[in-house]
Amino acid sequence: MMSSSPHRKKILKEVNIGVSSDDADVTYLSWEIKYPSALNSFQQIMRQARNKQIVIFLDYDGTLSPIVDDPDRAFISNEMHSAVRNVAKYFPTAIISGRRRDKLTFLVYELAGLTELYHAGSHGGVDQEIEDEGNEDLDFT
Ligand SMILES: O=P(O)(O)OC[C@H]1O[C@H](O[C@H]2O[C@H](CO)[C@@H](O)[C@H](O)[C@H]2O)[C@H](O)[C@@H](O)[C@@H]1O
Repeated sequence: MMSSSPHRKKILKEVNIGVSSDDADVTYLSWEIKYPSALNSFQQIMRQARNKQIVIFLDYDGTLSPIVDDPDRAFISNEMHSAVRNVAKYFPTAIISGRRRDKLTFLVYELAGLTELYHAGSHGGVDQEIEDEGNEDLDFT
């Protein structure tokens, strides 16, 4: 996603090859200004949401699960599981992912048992796992 935050680790790696930590901080701060945290504007969001239906859209990798080496082992922690289940009690909640939908179905529905969530996957373009299934780019469940 274009709005993914610059990873601090990646920035710190760059520091070792000649980019100063000041530059890394500037990069991160610039990103934060462009994509401010919703948590810092919570009251404002609540005011604007009054009398409106709130729907929650969440990313999977790096959001609901940590980034790990093996994509098949990117699991939702118990703590995150409870948090998402709690959110889904109050708001329609969907996971929108770059993964293949069947993999997302397995991780979210079968493994985590979060059957109350909607989920959509765009076939895992990042992994080059796109298969010619004759489907549209985005499937919704
Ligand atoms: O839109 P997302 O739900 O964030 O999915 C984007 C891609 O995520 C997965 O790859 C990323 O996470 C892996 C597991 O932590 C990691 O090994 C990989 O380096 C990351 O790029 C997933 O495998 C892809 O299919 C998704 O497109």
